[in-house]
Amino acid sequence: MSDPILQTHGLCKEFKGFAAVSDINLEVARGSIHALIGPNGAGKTTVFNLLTKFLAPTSGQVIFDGIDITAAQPAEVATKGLIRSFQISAVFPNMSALDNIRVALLRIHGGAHRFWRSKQELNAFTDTAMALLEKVGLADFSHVLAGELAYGRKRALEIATTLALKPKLMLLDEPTQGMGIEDVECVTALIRSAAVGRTILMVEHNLKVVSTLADKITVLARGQFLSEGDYATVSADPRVMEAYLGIRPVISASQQEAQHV
Ligand SMILES: Nc1ncnc2c1ncn2[C@@H]1O[C@H](COP(=O)(O)OP(=O)(O)OP(=O)(O)O)[C@@H](O)[C@H]1O
Repeated sequence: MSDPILQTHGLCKEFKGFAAVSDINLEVARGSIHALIGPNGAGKTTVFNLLTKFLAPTSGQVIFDGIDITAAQPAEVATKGLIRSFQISAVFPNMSALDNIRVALLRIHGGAHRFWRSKQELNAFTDTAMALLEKVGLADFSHVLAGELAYGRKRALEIATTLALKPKLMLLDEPTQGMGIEDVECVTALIRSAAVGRTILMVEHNLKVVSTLADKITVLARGQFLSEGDYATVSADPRVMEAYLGIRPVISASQQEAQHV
């Protein structure tokens, strides 16, 4: 029996009458890695913004962990465990990798407003922070300023900072964007290890990463649901090919006959 951690029912978002997202019924199984893909302008970012409450839906419902969060505030949603990975810019560049994590830990313990006051308060989180850095392969970089880390390592730090917030459902927004092959492989492995004991919903353009990681893929196009299933299923779906390539796949005469039966 499926155990969804996240469901959307008829989710719609209009901008001045333009439907960026229409009637999206998403179901993310607890403990899975679920990918949201689609060509540019498909509505993926809008869906993420609706889930994290940065946008209010025009209509529809969002249920997280059995609770209707449609009208919740962004901070409330994060407290419940639905957390979007920080954008690169949100990692404090002038703080060390270790301090970035310690500040994130302080934040979930309610001390964010006074982190500049007491080094002692931060020191209480050193062991946990080091364990998180270890988990993402950054133990040797703990004292390097975040701004000086190579791009792939910054993304790893971003994931560690998100893990510090103890997400039940972690939203990853194009985690391998702009990376070379080596970094892509590292971050793919990192996402797999971060997924142990939690659920991940990711928007990702790199289909190799999607095929490697995702248990289930939802394909959007022009703001609408297009296809869903595992990678083999969606990659064989002619509607997906058409949406990505802009061409109708050539189908055999026997398939054409079957379609007209
Ligand atoms: N604030 C906004 N005002 C008006 N239109 C918007 C707004 N945000 C998004 N859109 C439109 O909604 C549609 C979906 O955009 P969205 O950014 O969600 O797509 P996407 O799948 O994330 O695209 P990409 O892969 O290029 O990031 C696009 O046509 C976009 O121009």
